[in-house]
Amino acid sequence: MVPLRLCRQLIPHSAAASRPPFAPAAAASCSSPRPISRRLRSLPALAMAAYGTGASADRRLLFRQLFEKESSTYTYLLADVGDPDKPAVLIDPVDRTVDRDLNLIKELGLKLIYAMNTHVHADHVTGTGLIKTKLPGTKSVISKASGAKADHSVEHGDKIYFGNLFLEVRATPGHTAGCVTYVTGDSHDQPSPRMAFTGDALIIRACGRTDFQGGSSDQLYQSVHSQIFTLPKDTLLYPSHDYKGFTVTTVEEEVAYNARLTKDKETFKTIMDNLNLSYPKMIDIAVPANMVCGIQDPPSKV
Ligand SMILES: N[C@@H](CCC(=O)N[C@@H](CSS)C(=O)NCC(=O)O)C(=O)O
Repeated sequence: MVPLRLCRQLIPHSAAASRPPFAPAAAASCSSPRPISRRLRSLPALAMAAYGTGASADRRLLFRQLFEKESSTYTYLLADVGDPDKPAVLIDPVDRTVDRDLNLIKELGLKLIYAMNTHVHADHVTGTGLIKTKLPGTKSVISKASGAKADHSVEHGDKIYFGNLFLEVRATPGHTAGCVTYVTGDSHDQPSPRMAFTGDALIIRACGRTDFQGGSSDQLYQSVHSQIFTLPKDTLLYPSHDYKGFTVTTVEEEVAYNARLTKDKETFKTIMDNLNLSYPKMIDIAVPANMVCGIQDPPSKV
């Protein structure tokens, strides 16, 4: 495991000179994002359909939402296509769809640098272990609070750079103790509107269950209200799962219409205590595998 320390930025030899190695005021408090990751060389943008409104930061971002239908899981691909290496990250890949995801990354000429998890999933095995086998050099990322083994253990306030773009880590425990939300940056050179990858903290019009893996409805309510609902109202929210055919929502929509999180805390806790969901079918396989980011034991020699 390669722990990412407070305010440390992993900068390879090619780090651009325009950005200081440490973000201003990054050390000030846990609520300030801390840079943790590498920056790569910049070359002219390639002609590739990117995401956003047309501002230069938006043109840098390539964004794809991918779906795994057995577990109704979304995987998100983000890349800085304004960088010559087109560095990319995958959020919440699933083992069953790793080949699809890696083929897409190859077709688009991206360089996958991080395979990240929002939390230790209970319903499917993460793809990060398989990805590391198939694309050595890709680093796995998960929160330190999850207790899971990964190349990088991130904490609230860390920044994860891919090229000139970055994701900020926000601790959003409650579904599990180690859940985080990854949020695009808020400076002028980052995509607008912001995008938040909420894992299972917030599901469109709902939220993640809180009945195992250190879950707490009290904590989840606090996390969503303090870390997600405080984002700008046009922030696009992308969950880990959808069971109803939705793809994306916004802070404004969820503050108005979320069937659980718009209630007061006590009502919310009562709702969560009465969900009566059956345990995920794969929980006994998925959780132990995901505690090591999906890395399988090497086949035993006969
Ligand atoms: N039936 C599925 C599991 C469905 C489930 O429990 N989903 C979780 C997220 S994955 S642990 C959840 O939090 N759902 C909230 C909700 O309100 O549905 C299976 O067997 O895998």
